[in-house]
Amino acid sequence: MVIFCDINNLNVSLPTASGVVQASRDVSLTIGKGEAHCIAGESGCGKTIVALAIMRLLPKNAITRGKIIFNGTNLFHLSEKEMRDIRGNHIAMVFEQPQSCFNPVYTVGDQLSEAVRIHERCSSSAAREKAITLMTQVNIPDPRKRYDQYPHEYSGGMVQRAMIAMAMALKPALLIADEPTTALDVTTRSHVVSLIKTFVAEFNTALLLITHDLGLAFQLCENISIMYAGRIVESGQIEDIQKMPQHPYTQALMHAFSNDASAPIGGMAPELTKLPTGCPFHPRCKNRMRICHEVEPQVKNGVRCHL
Ligand SMILES: Nc1ncnc2c1ncn2[C@@H]1O[C@H](COP(=O)(O)OP(=O)(O)OP(=O)(O)O)[C@@H](O)[C@H]1O
Ligand code: NI
Repeated sequence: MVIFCDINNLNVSLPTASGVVQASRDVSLTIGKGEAHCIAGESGCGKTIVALAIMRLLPKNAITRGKIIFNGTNLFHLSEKEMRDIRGNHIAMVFEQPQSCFNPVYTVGDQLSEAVRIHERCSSSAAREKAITLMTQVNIPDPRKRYDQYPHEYSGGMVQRAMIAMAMALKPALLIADEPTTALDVTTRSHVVSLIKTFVAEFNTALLLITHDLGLAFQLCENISIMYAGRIVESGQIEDIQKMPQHPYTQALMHAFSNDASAPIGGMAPELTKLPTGCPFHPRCKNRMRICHEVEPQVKNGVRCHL
């Protein structure tokens, strides 16, 4: 496997009025060329923060440590101008809050055509047709009419699909998809899933999928990192982890998933400003031992657990 995105001991802290949020703690993961990797975990565990760190779009006051090596370059060392080139040509992101991705003063169609023209030499009318084809591919109804509309005239689900069309126009080496299907109804969801699948296969695009929907992860990814309270607690091939989850948190997630989310994990995830001592999962862990209260476990064979 050729590794081309290597996140190495990423730490992100966000100072807030109620204390420092330790949103990402020693997060390490590698993504190979054309590989699909999922980051999964409950709300607030730090998934989006990792994605924003890769894009260098973290809040201005964020304090980061660690490295993100993309194609041999540490992204943290690039200038803002170089980073814009990365974002325009190499890494595309489908955002959890899609409205922020489009400029409100231009029509969605014009923004898509612009993206097409950055990557292909073509006339504006040819770019328009390509943009309309992309809009059709992502199931935007009446694309010719929608082409001339502004982002605020789109529904949330439609903006989400337009953003996927935008990512497709960029033909990135890495696509980061942060909850790409949450705003979609069931039919559109399965359409978008197969679209992402075809797209990453066609262009050998690597995928970093961020989701709490394990079903989506199973459909799209080969590898997975399970996050809890800012840390990766288990990682490996998705097939292995699905068959035999090792970390009690992964086990609980899998259990909740296989019971159609009707069996939520007991207890609450900790505040990232007030992490418990020892293993951050210990207050919710059925198998906790004395050491779990006291010492934070190291990673052993891909699992961060004392058991
Ligand atoms: N701009 C910010 N300032 C301060 N804290 C923040 C900021 N953005 C996120 N956080 C905090 O960082 C932590 C991680 O947030 P993040 O958005 O990465 O979670 P997530 O795993 O993506 O959750 P979700 O599944 O709900 O999207 C949370 O505790 C969140 O409250
Ligand atoms: Ni998120």
